[in-house]
Amino acid sequence: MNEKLIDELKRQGSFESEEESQKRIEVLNKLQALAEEFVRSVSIQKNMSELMARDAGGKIFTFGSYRLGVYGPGSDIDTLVVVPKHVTRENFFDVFEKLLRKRPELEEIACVPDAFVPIIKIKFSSISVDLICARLDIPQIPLSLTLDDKNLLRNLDEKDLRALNGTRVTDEILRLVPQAIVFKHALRAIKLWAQRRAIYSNVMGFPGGVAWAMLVARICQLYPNAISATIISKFFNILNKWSWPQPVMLKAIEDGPLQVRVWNPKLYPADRAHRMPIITPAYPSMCATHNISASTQKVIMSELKRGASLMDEIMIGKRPWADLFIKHDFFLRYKYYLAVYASSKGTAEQQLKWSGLVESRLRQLVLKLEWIDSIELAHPFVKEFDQVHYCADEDEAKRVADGEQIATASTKEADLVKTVKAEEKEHGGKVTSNGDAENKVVDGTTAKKLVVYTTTFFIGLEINLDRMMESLHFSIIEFVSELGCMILTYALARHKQLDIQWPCKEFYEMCRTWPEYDEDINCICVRNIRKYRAYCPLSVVNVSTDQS
Ligand SMILES: Nc1ncnc2c1ncn2[C@@H]1O[C@H](COP(=O)(O)OP(=O)(O)OP(=O)(O)O)[C@@H](O)[C@H]1O
Ligand SMILES: [Mg+2]
Ligand SMILES: [Mg+2]
Repeated sequence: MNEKLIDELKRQGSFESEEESQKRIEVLNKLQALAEEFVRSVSIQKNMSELMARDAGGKIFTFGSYRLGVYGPGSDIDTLVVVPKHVTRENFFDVFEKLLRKRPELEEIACVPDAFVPIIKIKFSSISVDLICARLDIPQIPLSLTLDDKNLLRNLDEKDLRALNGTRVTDEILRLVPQAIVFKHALRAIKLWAQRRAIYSNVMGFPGGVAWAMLVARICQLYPNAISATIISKFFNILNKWSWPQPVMLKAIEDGPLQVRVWNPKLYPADRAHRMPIITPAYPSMCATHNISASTQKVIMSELKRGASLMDEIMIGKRPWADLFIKHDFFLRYKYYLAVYASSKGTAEQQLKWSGLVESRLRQLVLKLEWIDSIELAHPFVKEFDQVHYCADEDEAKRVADGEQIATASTKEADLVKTVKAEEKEHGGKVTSNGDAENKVVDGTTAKKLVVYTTTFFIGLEINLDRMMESLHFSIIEFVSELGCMILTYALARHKQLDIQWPCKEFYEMCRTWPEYDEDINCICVRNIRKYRAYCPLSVVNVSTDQS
């Protein structure tokens, strides 16, 4: 079974070649040398002797999929540069950046010093590397340094603490699993499964990479002698029956030297609200899954159930491993969808920021939709879809930004079909046209010069008609938002409509409180879309907006 699993993972392109892995090691060796050069040159600038400057050291650590040993051909290397106390974050974005720019291997570089975790993203010898920096309150960083001592966290600022957390958590997970190789293969399989089933995305309310890693690690702890195939089978069986919100932990939660919050449901009501808590093992312990909502929990649980029943058959040879990794059917599953359009009449960079902001608020819309009695499930899709529109004049640009052009009755379904097809074509990757804005024309001709960027997010809705019939307070409401966006109503029967104006209005307001929001540039709009009928052999229940 285990051999067949590895073969299937290979067939699915999970592993990269030995040659490519060797290239990653070479890149990391060069980055280690650059980190030392960086610390040395800052030390000399600060009047240290050549000897002291060399002894100041500097060391790189990795985290993310590379450190966990579950990286594939497209993975980046998440790298932490640890520096002594006399080297600052400003130096990282000045001195270290200049050192990088001097290297002939450098192909791309983007610095984001004001991010939540300040970061330099580079492409070096064709490999993507995310570089973050942490300054410790010690004068020297020797190559023998490890980050497991929590006293190293003393006197650090929040950004340094956050930067260190990734490596500390990953190191601790690896330390706590009985057999690293068993864990790594099992995690590769679970990651692939979660990606294919579209339940891998922290920002959308599903577990992210670290949370899935901790779940697999916990199963490895429970079955220290098992091989990967068995771990996967137990993973589904145990988690399918797990009595949430009992937390998944790899070790007891530790106290520590800082005045920071450690996850504690007895003390904090917010922690009590976590539905599927998965707790990070390194001090200060946090819940890696605080984004999970009632809806995403239901989706995750139904996928675990599917996995458990498939695994029962896979383990006795009745089915191949490939069946576990069959793609999700999100765009076929629901009768009703909401499409959330975030658009900018500006630059691609402005759109990236705006769509990122809208994406980060989307969970709030899901939570508010869940409040509505007749909405059984509001299922956010894990990926967004980007488009570039070329418009002839301001009027057309406004219509596109308001979603009118995209979501007129005739094109709404076409939009969903486009999405389904793009999804089918491009399994894992993001469907984006931002990269080649010059060549791609979505609406109109190249003569149309005004550019509007749109990013669309989808939420599948499961609606309980019985509950609707009972709820007398629902009335037919036509709601025109301040942005001129359209009516947010669902006709579910001749005289019944589902009013979602309250969640949408709150969501709009939440997005528009963004300090950089500019009403001449940014637009946000929610529209309803019905499933494309060609994909639905059974006829859709005979209730549509047109009939009402
Ligand atoms: N937006 C973010 N906010 C906070 N932490 C993040 C964010 N993005 C990434 N991280 C941290 O960086 C780690 C690595 O992220 P990354 O996106 O590179 O995924 P990965 O698990 O390494 O998978 P891949 O193989 O695709 O690189 C995450 O586990 C998380 O700790
Ligand atoms: Mg990564
Ligand atoms: Mg990364």
